[in-house]
Amino acid sequence: QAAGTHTPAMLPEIVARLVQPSPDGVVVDATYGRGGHTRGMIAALSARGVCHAFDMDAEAVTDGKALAAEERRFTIHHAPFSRMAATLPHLAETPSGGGGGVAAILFDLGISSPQFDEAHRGFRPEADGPLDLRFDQSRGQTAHEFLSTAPRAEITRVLRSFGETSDGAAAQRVADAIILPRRSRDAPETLPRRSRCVLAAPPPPRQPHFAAAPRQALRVHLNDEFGECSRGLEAARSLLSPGGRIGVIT
Ligand SMILES: C[S@@+](CC[C@H](N)C(=O)[O-])C[C@H]1O[C@@H](n2cnc3c(N)ncnc32)[C@H](O)[C@@H]1O
Repeated sequence: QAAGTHTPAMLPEIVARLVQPSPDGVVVDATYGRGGHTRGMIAALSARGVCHAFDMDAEAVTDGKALAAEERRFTIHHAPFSRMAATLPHLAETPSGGGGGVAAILFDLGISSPQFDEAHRGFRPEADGPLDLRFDQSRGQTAHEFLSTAPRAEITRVLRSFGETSDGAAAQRVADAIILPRRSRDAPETLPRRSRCVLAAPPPPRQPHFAAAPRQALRVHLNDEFGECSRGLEAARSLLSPGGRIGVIT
C-alpha cells in the first residue's frame, strides 16, 4: 500500500479494548509509524484524555509533530519505546507500588508502509538502494557497514540466531556468499548489490523460509529488536495503572 492510504491493523479492536474502557485516561502508542492507530485512539479519547507516542524513525516523528501542532492532547517523542518510562517519569509507578498513570499502551511491531516503500531504507528486497535496515538512521551501523566489516562468524551467528533456522551450515553458506566480494577490488560497489542479491534470493530447495529470513535476521540484529521488546514491555508494565492494558500487534 502507498503511504497515506495505509489502513491500520485491527483499529476497531484496538480502540474498543484499549481506549474505550478509559476515555479520560492517558494512552501510549509505542510505535507511531504514520499515526494511523494514534489518530484512531485520539478520536476515541474524551477532551480530558491524553496520548503520547514514540518512534525511532525521524520521518515518523516529523509526521507526528505535524499532528501535535493541531492536536493539544497529543505529544510525540523521538525515542525507542524501551525509553518510555524514562521519558514519562511523572506517569511511572510510585515507589510504594501504587501503579503508574497510563491506562493503555499499544505496540504495533515491525516496519511501516513508508519505510518499506522508500528504496533508500533497504527494507524492500527488489528496490535498488543502499542496504540500511535501521529504524533510526541517525545512529548505529547500517546493514551494509555490518556486512562489510563484521567477522564471518558474527554474520553467521546473526543469520542463525534471528533467521528462523537451526541449520548452521545454511547460515554459513549465506554468510560466505555475502562476504565473498570483500576480496574483490570493487568491493564497496559490489557488496551491497551482492548482499541484496543473496538476501532477496528465492528459497533453496527444502529450506522454504531461509532465503527470506536473512534480511529479517539483519533487521532484528541491527535494531536490537528483541532487546527493545523485552525492555519496552518492562517499561510499559511500570507505567500501567492498576487494570491498565497492553496491546501488541505482531
Ligand atoms: C508497523 S509500524 C507502526 C504503524 C502505525 N501503527 C500506524 O498506524 O501508522 C512500526 C513503527 O515502529 C517503529 N519502531 C520499531 N521499533 C521501535 C522501537 N524500539 N521504538 C520506537 N519505535 C520503533 C518503526 O520505526 C515504525 O515506524
